[in-house]
Amino acid sequence: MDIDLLPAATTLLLIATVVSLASSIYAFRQHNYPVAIWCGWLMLAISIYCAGYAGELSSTTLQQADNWIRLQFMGAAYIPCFVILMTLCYRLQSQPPLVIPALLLTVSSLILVLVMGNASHHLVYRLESIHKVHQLTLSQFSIGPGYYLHLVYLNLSWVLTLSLLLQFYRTIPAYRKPIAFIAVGTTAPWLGYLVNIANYSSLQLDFAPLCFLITSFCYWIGLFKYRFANLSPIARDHIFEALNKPLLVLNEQLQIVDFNRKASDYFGCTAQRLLGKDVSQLAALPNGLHHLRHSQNEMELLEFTHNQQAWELAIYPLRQQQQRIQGFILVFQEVTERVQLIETLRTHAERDTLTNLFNRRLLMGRLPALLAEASEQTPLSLILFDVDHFKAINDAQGHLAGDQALINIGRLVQHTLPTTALAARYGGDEFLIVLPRCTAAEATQLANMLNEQCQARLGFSLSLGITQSTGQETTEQLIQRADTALYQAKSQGRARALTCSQVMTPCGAG
Ligand SMILES: Nc1nc2c(ncn2[C@@H]2O[C@H](COP(=O)(O)OP(=O)(O)OP(=O)(O)O)[C@@H](O)[C@H]2O)c(=O)[nH]1
Repeated sequence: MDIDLLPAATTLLLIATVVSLASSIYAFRQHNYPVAIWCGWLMLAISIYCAGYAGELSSTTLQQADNWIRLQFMGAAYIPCFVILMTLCYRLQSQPPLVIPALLLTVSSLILVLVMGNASHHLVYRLESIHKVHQLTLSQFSIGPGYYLHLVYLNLSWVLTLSLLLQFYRTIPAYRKPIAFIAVGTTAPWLGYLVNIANYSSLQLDFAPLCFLITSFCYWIGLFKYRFANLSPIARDHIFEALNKPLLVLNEQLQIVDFNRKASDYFGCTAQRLLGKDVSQLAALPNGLHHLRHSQNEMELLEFTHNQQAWELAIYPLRQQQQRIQGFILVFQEVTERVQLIETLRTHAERDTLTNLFNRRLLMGRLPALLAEASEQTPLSLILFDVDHFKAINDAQGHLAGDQALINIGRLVQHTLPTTALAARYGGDEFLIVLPRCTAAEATQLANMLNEQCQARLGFSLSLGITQSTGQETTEQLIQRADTALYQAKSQGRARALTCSQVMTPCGAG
């Protein structure tokens, strides 16, 4: 009994054609996902191949069958090329170097050219006859070197694709499920092809086109359902735009190749003006950006001011797989508040809040280093002074008036002393002044001037103890000497400056 298999076979092949075509359109629509482009072309090639085979099975003449075979090759010639490119792109997570698609597309196009001119040279196949089996038209042909070239290319592409997938499968466990689907999708038509060449099918049907149904399904799951790679470019685009900081992407020549909305706001430029522009020609950037080209650092931070705001620029070099730098990402962050906060904290840590002179901790921290530089040739002197009868000011005029008196002393000290002097509130109504490159005699002059100004302007006197470093003593010993001189100045009736050498008790004892 002759069973009519034609409707079933053509229906299945047309389903495979439509499914592949739909998958191709779907893939092309995911154009921001590099793999999807190659997947789209592959599905289109499969769709053409399936349509061609459906046509061949329903042909009625030798010429018709030949035409449909040529259509099949229009798809089949490119299937190996697109399979490799899709897998490579999936493996690299970016487009492969241009030379690879160029080479593969050349081989595929060569096969297609051979097929198109086959009628004259028969280098690919020679169609001998057609015969009907269960109403299906099956072609009898002998094959030539062009056909073998296509077979070798096809088999090599499958081997290469599977080895790439296997390597990927081993290295990134998270990708295992999608890779398994892609591997099954790639192997299915190959198995169909093996069935053909082993002649297992009594029907002599080519099962490969039908197996492409499985391929479409598996690729769709592997590439799109798991969303391992196609979601991340979309997410990255969103983050890029949603980032509340200006961001630039530069190529190796430091030209702007991409930027977000915040960046065009920052530079006050339209997209046309920013794209392709050399970043070193832009204002509102820190100096020295042209050095980037030679930068090997992982990440660099630069601080600068723009429009009276403090900015921090983070520069990230872009490398593909640990190779040489191919570009940079520049992320700008406005840090005015942070800089002001740090400034405030530094002031609080270093300054006395009442007088705005340095505090004791700061001066005691700096003194050892200054002392280490002191010698007979580069003298260093110290003035330790105390307000006379300060308690009386507090008691008579109140604590606030006492505070104001301390503030006024602070101002007077700042105006009277040279800029090289370091003045600190030592505690209560006591002040310490360090005078680098200053002898005890010069310090005494300054101390007397300070005392006179204080009496004249503020209406109270000071007692001051002065000492000069020998370059041998410790900080504590030096302060102790100044304190002894101050104590003596108090004892001798206040309102005076005494140097260590003028006091009765030996000063060096401390
Ligand atoms: N208003 C005010 N008073 C302070 C401050 N710190 C310390 N004092 C007061 O300063 C006074 C220091 O007094 P003393 O140094 O003991 O004595 P004096 O009255 O200055 O007398 P002599 O130093 O002996 O001349 C104390 O009454 C403290 O309470 C401050 O920050 N503000």
